[in-house]
Amino acid sequence: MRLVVLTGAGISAESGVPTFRDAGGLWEGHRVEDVATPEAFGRDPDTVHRFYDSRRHAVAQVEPNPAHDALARLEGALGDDLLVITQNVDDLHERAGSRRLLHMHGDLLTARCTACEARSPIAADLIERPRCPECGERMLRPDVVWFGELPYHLDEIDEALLACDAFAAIGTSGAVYPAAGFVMTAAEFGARTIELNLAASEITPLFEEVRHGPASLVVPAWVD
Ligand SMILES: CC(C)NC(=O)[C@H](Cc1c[nH]c2ccccc12)NC(=O)[C@H](CCCC/N=C(/NCCC(=O)O)S[C@H]1O[C@H](COP(=O)(O)OP(=O)(O)OC[C@H]2O[C@@H](n3cnc4c(N)ncnc43)[C@H](O)[C@@H]2O)[C@@H](O)[C@H]1O)NC(=O)OCc1ccccc1
Repeated sequence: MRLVVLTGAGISAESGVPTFRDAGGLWEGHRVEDVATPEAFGRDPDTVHRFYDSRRHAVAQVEPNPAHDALARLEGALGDDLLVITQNVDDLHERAGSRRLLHMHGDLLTARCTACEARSPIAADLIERPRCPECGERMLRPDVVWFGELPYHLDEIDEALLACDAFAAIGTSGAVYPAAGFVMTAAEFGARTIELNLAASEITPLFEEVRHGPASLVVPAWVD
């Protein structure tokens, strides 16, 4: 049984990582869209660097929760028949042991050089303008996908959605595209669909089965 699982901020909420909704989408008087866009970075890179530097420090202080652990266990059972696609930029899936994992919106712990495009692990806060280890320029940005930018791995994702027998969404509001549209693609190609979320989301009506509750309870119950 080939299974695709899409995760969002809700799966990391019980680890202590705030969701976009928890913060009401506001961050220090900024709308998330105002700090997570290339335009915002062009206009005021310091504010954008502080936003991601502080989130990186916060993620380093927390641990994966039973929902992350359950998906890592599921990978043990399904192997290559499981693919986890996460919208999250934290590394909690990896720290729980997931390897069949795609970060479609990038990753908080990696920098991308806007001069030579090289990627490198982040060693110092980007607000300090560390040099790119490849070209030496001080032009690093967080390797995350901002609004208006093309998400990563879309070809691999499309292939998996067309071929899967089941599709599950965990802890996502379905507010951001193209991720919010994946359930429709999977269903169109015959996959069974299930939503595991604390409460109803913008895409709940698109799922055949719905289980509402905290991820740390509903995901292990669904997996085991
Ligand atoms: C606001 C929205 C309307 N805008 C978009 O969708 C835009 C524009 C757009 C494109 N197509 C459209 C079609 C229609 C309308 C708009 C668009 N999309 C883009 O710009 C995308 C790029 C978007 C990516 C932006 N970067 C992020 N993140 C990285 C950075 C960062 O993290 O700072 S998005 C970011 O916000 C989203 C937040 O959503 P969730 O993760 O779901 O979190 P949220 O807080 O909203 O909800 C949490 C849920 O969990 C639940 N929950 C809470 N606690 C728990 C709990 N304990 N247990 C279980 N569940 C829980 C809650 O009930 C809730 O339902 C995630 O995707 C997250 O990654 N790029 C693009 O379209 O490029 C061109 C293109 C064209 C063709 C084909 C491809 C591409």
